[in-house]
Amino acid sequence: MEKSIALIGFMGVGKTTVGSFLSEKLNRKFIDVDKEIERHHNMKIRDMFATYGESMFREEEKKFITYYAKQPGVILSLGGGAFLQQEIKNICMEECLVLFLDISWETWRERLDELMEDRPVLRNKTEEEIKDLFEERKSVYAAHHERILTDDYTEEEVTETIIHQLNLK
Ligand SMILES: Nc1ncnc2c1ncn2[C@@H]1O[C@H](COP(=O)(O)OP(=O)(O)O)[C@@H](O)[C@H]1O
Ligand SMILES: O=C(O)C1=C[C@@H](OP(=O)(O)O)[C@@H](O)[C@H](O)C1
Ligand SMILES: [Mg+2]
Repeated sequence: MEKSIALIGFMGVGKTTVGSFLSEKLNRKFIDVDKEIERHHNMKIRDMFATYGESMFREEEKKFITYYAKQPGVILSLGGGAFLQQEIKNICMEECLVLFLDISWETWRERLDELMEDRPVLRNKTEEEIKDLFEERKSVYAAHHERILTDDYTEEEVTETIIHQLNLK
């Protein structure tokens, strides 16, 4: 069985959407780690952050990813902050094909308002602070096996590009 594919990249770049499309196209199981955590706790991530704090979410994130990264053949969409934890990064780089979905600030900026509601990390930040976070996170995503710049593509086109670039199917 092939290694699992782990999608990484900044919030809102399209990991969840593209992961789901990829799983359909490749007929592979899809796991969105954030959705699994939400289901397990029967709670939205933003409420988890508000009630228990970010560190509780990060622990859960580590537990879930440690388990799923070792499952073969899965399409795994990670949260944008997962690679902040060295342990997660190491496991994924070892066990999975890590695919970095990249985007320019200019393109990403257009999605900001829509993303705010469900992304506690973006809340209560000025645009300048969010831009700083966007820049800081680049070093976090430097660990990857393949990179796709998504700027000029729809979600479907990103999916097709991945299949083509990685010679999947
Ligand atoms: N290539 C794209 N072009 C335009 N919009 C996109 C693209 N990829 C994702 N989106 C939109 O951005 C939003 C966030 O996508 P999502 O898959 O949840 O990202 P992530 O899981 O990386 O946070 C969704 O509304 C999605 O439809
Ligand atoms: O970048 C982050 O720190 C986070 C990204 C989110 O996932 P998406 O990248 O799918 O939005 C989610 O895991 C949580 O809100 C924290
Ligand atoms: Mg997501």
